[in-house]
Amino acid sequence: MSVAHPTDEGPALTIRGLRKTYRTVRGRRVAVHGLDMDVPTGGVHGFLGPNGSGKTTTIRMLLGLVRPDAGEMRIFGTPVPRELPAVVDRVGAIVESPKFFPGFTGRRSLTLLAEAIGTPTSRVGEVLDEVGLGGRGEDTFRSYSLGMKQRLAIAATLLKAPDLLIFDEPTNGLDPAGIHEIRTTMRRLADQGRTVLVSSHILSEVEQIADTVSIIGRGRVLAQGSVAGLIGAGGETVEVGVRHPGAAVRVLREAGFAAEWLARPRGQDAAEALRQAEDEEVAGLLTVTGAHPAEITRLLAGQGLWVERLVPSRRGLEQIFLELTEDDALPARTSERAEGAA
Ligand SMILES: Nc1ncnc2c1ncn2[C@@H]1O[C@H](COP(=O)(O)OP(=O)(O)OP(=O)(O)O)[C@@H](O)[C@H]1O
Repeated sequence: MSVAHPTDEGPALTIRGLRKTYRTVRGRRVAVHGLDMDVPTGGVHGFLGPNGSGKTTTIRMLLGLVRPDAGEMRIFGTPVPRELPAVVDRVGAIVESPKFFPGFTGRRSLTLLAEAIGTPTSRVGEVLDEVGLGGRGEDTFRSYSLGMKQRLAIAATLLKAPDLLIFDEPTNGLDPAGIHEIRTTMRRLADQGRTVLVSSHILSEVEQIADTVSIIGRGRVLAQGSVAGLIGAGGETVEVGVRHPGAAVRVLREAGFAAEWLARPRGQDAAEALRQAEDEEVAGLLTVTGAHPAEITRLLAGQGLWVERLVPSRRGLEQIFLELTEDDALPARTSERAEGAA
């Protein structure tokens, strides 16, 4: 069983000014464009960005598989790739689909691997248990579901008892059950004291298990911080159904809240519609930002305006991500544009 490391040893990962330009037949393509990133020790850190935003290139540079053009990277304070051998045993990574012999059992595959890397084979049973494959170790790899195959790959990375796990899009190609298995496994590994860095373009997936995230676009970090902090920053939005939308909007705005009437008559100016609707009784739907549902009910009821419907809706990571990466719909072209702007 791997030992949980204390969380007071500084960040697991620091990256400063990281750059990588690929040369292609069509010219130069900036993949990573002066990236700064910090990953705290302990917990799950989501590394999020649209396809082509530079996540895989960054991970490959961290692991010494691609040479950066410029920048500094440290894993647990050790500069990499220069001193990667000093820290490599503390890092486990999956950057491609797992490859095992189809006819070998999970246990046999891991035993061979443990012997090859000089790890006691007694670890094999432990790591199978850690990824929830304890009962399936004697089954062949070919009989595993995709989620189980991916969990066996995670088990392989755990043989060295690493403190930092790096997974590049680990749920790609999995069905909802497989995604759930990997998510649960990653959360459990982090709860045992490890740091898990997981890249993804599926926000809802990461939002549920990540403690902190870095959102990247065009090879740069656009937002970074705790999931709760990023989501909370926009304020809560509440949908409110009322009979007098004009009067309700006025009351809420006078109390200092951002209130909008969603369903005004087509083609009508917003202010004009509200003026007309002030005394009218029509069913209306408002969105109100920054007010607690109880406060909205109290304010409106105080003016004789009865709330018929009240639905709090959270601004999720997906919304934040879309707002931040709106310009990244065409990754290749934006990368080239980013280079031109450099
Ligand atoms: N070996 C390569 N040669 C040329 N260009 C590359 C190479 N690898 C990546 N790129 C380009 O660099 C940019 C960043 O790619 P990268 O794979 O790092 O992004 P990503 O965020 O991991 O995307 P995805 O989610 O699609 O894997 C893209 O424009 C991509 O086409």
